[in-house]
Amino acid sequence: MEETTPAGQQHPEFQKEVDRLEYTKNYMDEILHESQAGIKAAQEKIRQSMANVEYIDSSDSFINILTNSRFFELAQNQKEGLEAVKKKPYFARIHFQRTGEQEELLYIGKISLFHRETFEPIIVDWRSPVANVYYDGRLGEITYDVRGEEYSGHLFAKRQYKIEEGTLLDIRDVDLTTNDELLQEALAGKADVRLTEIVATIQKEQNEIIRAHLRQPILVQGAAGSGKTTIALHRISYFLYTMGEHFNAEQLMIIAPNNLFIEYIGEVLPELGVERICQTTYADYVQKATGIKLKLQNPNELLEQILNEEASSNPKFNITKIKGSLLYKEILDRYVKMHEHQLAELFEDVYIEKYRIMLGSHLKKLFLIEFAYMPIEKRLERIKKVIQTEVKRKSKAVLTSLNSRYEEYIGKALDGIRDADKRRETVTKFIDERDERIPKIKAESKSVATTYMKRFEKVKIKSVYRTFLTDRMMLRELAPEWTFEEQELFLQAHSKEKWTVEDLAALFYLHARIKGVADKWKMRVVFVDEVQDYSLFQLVALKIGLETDMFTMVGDLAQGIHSYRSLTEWESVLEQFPRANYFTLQKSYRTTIEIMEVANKILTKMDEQLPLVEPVVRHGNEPTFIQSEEFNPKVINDIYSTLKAKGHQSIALIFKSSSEATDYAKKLGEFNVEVELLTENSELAGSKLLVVPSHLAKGLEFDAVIIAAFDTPYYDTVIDRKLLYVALTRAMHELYLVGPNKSVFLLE
Ligand SMILES: Nc1ncnc2c1ncn2[C@@H]1O[C@H](COP(=O)(O)OP(=O)(O)OP(=O)(O)O)[C@@H](O)[C@H]1O
Repeated sequence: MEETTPAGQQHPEFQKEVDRLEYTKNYMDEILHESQAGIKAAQEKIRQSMANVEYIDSSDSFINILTNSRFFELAQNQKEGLEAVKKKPYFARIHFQRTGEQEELLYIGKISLFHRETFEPIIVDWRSPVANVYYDGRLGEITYDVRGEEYSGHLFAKRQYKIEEGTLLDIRDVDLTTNDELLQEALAGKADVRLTEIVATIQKEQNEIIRAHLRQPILVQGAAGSGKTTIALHRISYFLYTMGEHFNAEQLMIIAPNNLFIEYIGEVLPELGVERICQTTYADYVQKATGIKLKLQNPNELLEQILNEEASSNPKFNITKIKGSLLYKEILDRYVKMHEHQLAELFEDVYIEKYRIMLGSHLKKLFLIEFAYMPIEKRLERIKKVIQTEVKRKSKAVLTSLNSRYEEYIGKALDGIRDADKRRETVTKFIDERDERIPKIKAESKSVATTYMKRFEKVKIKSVYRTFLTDRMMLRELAPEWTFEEQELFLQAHSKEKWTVEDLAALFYLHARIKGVADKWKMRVVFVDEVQDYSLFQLVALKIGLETDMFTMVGDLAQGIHSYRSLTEWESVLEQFPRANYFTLQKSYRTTIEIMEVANKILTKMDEQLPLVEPVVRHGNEPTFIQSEEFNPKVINDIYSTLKAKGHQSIALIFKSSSEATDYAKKLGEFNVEVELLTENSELAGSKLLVVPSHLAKGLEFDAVIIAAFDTPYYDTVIDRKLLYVALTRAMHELYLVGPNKSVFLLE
């Protein structure tokens, strides 16, 4: 239900809202002109009086970090950011009455701002608890949660604003945010190659995911274009807002499939007030955290290799797949245990001179049992400390007893030996002996722990793993599940030193179990996008190494183009993250109904039997098929020109394989079409025709997409269906298919 203002007629409260906007902007200016000290004092004053408005937002960070501090921070440091806020201070308002309180009009924006004298909330942050009412609640009686405590109230109205460049253009009163005009406009108007923030139009089911239990893992199966990436980014922002007290941004990590993708999402985070979070790929993270440098085989090469082979010709003993399995982890566990037991045999009694300070068996027990929860080398460090402490304690006793023993000897000699020469000689001998032994013992007690620990040499994880990959005898013992032939295949595959992404989980896992992850890399919260492209072991290795299960994982099995080595179902992930909440998102916000219909046809061909994607009601042109026997740059250029003439800005030409993309990008260039071939290290800028291999298109979106297939048609195989589906679902508004016939797109 939506109350729109009839064309040409102004909303009755339009002027009032214009005044309100002026008031807000003026107040912002006023604050900006205040001195630094004034700002600090105002901030403090507001902080102290937060009790008055606690029910609006009492999250820790809200009080301590965001009591205007974001605004002040902007005021002090980022003129540009502040200008952006001033241009659009808020996007919605709720007319709300908390039970037992006065009615209030709360304006919702991207930051919070309170009046420093009256404490009136001028703008309420979209992440605050009360703002949840805007996203979640219909009009009427509602409840909301502040730090586990439930508040109830009445929501009288929701109003949305269209503000551009600081000027109010339109007002709308709405009931549901679904299908509202603002959303339609947001979806229709976007013409950038990058992701944007969507705080004004977050939908109820998306809001639930953004705000789902922050201390628990979540897993989202979401259709292409359902907002998974966007939601993950907003959840990060919400997380830091709500939990900023307990977590630093540096301890949060978002894992993306490649650098292109990181660039793609890169600008949204600052817009959402998120800075300094670690944005990385799995490969980069593992290499940094372990300090191991690897020359990795490009995973896409392997994908292309597989594409060129018949998919069914995959050997039964698929090493790629095995390396991502939990069995592989188990085999590595045995290997670590073997290493651990070899070390344990080295524990002997600790001596200073001839005094036994500690029993080897005791140290062994510490190593194998008491400290078993720690990584091996950390245990050894602890044991060294234990020895040092014990030596300190015992060496004192040793020295005291030795001293008194010599005193006694000397005393006895003095008293008991009659012959003066002999007496002198004996006493001198004792004194010399004592003066020699005592400093020696002192010196030894200082170095004994270090000397003792030298037997435990520090290992290099890369070589430890390499040994595992190549040692025949050891493999026989460690992997009894594999047949003799399989073991041989495994060894053969590793005869040459070659590293692939599949080895990353193992390296990280061994590093975590043997050395432990250094604090700097010990991320406490992890966000994984395109999670279907990871193996179970990759996720579990991270979980164990980081000692946290606070993972937000979003993905889509229908887009699992790396399924030859990664996840093909979610059950196993949920088993490994038993505390996880599972969500699904079925609606696509990206694609028009007409394009989605085509994509859904491919979806139904998949084995996963995923439900059809429901596009948000938004119509566009029917996808156009253009018949062309072979590649003709003119045909492509004509389509490109038509699309440009329609005002589309980001236009992609997608080919199945990299080699096709490379060849035809060159040919288009020769034909004077302004093209850019996207690679992992491309920068997403400019307005050229982007030529994209299908696997790299994943996660990205474009106004219009041309899918062309000549030499490498899409076959009805697991991988091809997924690659085609990915390509189809990249288009926001228009889609062209160019090829000799429709069957190369599996459409006949
Ligand atoms: N509530 C919303 N309001 C406005 N735009 C939205 C909303 N939700 C999603 N979008 C837009 O829909 C598009 C798809 O979002 P996003 O890329 O996050 O989806 P995705 O699920 O990660 O897609 P894929 O799996 O295909 O990569 C983006 O342009 C995003 O801005």
